Formats: sequence, C-alpha cells, structure tokens
Amino acid sequence: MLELRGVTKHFGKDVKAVDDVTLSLGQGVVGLIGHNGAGKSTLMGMIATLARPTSGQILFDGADIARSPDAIRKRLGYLPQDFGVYPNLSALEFMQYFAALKGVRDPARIRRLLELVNLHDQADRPAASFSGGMRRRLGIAQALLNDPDILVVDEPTAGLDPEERLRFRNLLGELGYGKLVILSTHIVSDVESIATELAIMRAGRLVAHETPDTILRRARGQVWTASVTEADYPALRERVHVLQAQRQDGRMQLRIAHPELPCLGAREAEPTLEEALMAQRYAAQEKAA
Ligand SMILES: Nc1ncnc2c1ncn2[C@@H]1O[C@H](COP(=O)(O)OP(=O)(O)OP(=O)(O)O)[C@@H](O)[C@H]1O
Repeated sequence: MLELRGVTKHFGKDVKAVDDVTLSLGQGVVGLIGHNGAGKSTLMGMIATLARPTSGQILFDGADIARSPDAIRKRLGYLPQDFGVYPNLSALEFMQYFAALKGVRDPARIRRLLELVNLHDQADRPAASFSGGMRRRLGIAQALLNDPDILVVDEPTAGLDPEERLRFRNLLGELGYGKLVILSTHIVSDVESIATELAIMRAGRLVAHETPDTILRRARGQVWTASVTEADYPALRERVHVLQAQRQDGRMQLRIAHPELPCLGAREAEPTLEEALMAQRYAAQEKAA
C-alpha cells in the first residue's frame, strides 16, 4: 500500500532528519519507534504530504505522493503530535466542523465515531474541559471521519495517564484490521501488544523493520533474572547490562541483558519487547567495539 524508497529529508546543510529510508508497508499496525529526534515526526509528516522529501520517493498504491498528493490525502487520517482542540466547541461541534471540512455528510458517522472513542456521553461538553486522553481520543475520531485506509498517529500516548494509555492502545489495536496504522512512540510498551510490525529509527536511519515475534525470538537466551547480595552487586553491574534492579529483603533482584549466563544462579527470562530491543542494541554495540 505504501512504499518508501530512499526517503531523505534535510533541514539546512547540517540536519539530516530522515536519512535514506526504504520501507514497504501493507495492512496492520506499524510501531515506528525511536528516541526523541530520531526522525519519526519528520517521516510521518512526509507520509501525510505536509512536507516533501529532499530526495527519494513515497509511493501510495504505486503513485508518487509528491506528484499526486490528493490520492493519499483522501484516504489518510492524521493525528499530529501537537494536535489541539478548539476549546469553545463541544466534542460534537468539533466533529461537525471537521466533517464539513472533509466533506463528510453523514451525521450518524459522527455519532458512531464518538461512540468508538467513548466520548458519546460527553459529546456536549466543551473540549476545553477534556483531559489529555479525551482530547487525543477526539483527535482520533476526527482522523477517522473519512474512513481512512491509512491512519498516521504521532506519539499518541504522550502525557496520558496509565488508564488512558491502555484505552487508547486498545482503540488503535482494534482499528488495525483492514487498515495501515502507523503509530510513532519512544515508549516500546505502548506498541508491544498491538504492533504487527516495528520500524525502528535511529538518527534518521531505519535500523530495523521486523515483527515483534522475530525480535523476541532473537533475544532468547539474552535476558536473565538473578538475585545477588548487595555486596556482589557493584562488581556484577560492571560486567553486565542491568535492565532492572530492585532491592528486596537485603538482596538485589535483577533483570540482566547478557549473551551468556551472567552469574551463578541466574535464570533465563522471557524478555519483554523493550528488553529484547535493549539486548539487541547492547549486542550490536559490543560487536562494534
Ligand atoms: N523544521 C525543522 N527545522 C530544523 N530541524 C528540524 C525541523 N524539524 C525537525 N528537525 C530536526 O530533525 C531531527 C528529527 O526530528 P523529528 O521531530 O522528526 O524527530 P522525532 O523522532 O519525531 O522526535 P520527537 O519524538 O522528539 O518528536 C531533530 O534533530 C530535529 O531537531
């Protein structure tokens, strides 16, 4: 559905925000992961036709979106990172406003979308009184008005509390059927349960495009749990990568990334996706050193 070929974006002479990204995406939920400044928003902005690549191409159903942006715009829903609601409008009025802009004339669709994002009971409240999570949910409802085939959502869970995070995550997971959902975050656990693929960016480059299962499988035998005395801990910490440390009953309970048994009594653990990615990164760093 969407193909990126050597997509590069420069800002001035010095900043290469996106650097030669080649990527092919079909239906599903793609977690676009990277630290702050990795280039995620810049890449999403280009997919949303709000900026043009300095070089390279983005093809939507085979056509270059720089040449025919309307083809993708009609089938795109976009929730930018800095999405703002109009405080004086109620949720319903906000949706009616965007429906008119997007040429959507079906009032029942607005109702259905407000139900989908669980704001139907609050539809008449001014958006100014909404929490961050409610605003984001309204943002998603707005992005879905045109029943898009591609939904691009930039850092949707930033600033949300755990309950709203969960609710938002489930909502995006449900939307993944039959659509391409691209979801950026620097918090791996936010996409762990819903992403069918991960695209990992570092300093503008795409460093991996894989399924979570592949990443988890590769990390087997690299993540361990161990319980050591407080006295033994400092020396161990020098030798291995400690992912998590907790003091309990006078001992240190650890989760460790290490390519082999890190210490006597350690047990192999089932890695989380975040731990698997950390283990992979440490292994790559050690190989390069
Ligand atoms: N308009 C711009 N002018 C100059 N530099 C920019 C511009 N937009 C982004 N950059 C730079 O490009 C790089 C990538 O930024 P981008 O916002 O795409 O990263 P990101 O992965 O989305 O990070 P974040 O999660 O913080 O938004 C950064 O170094 C950023 O400072």
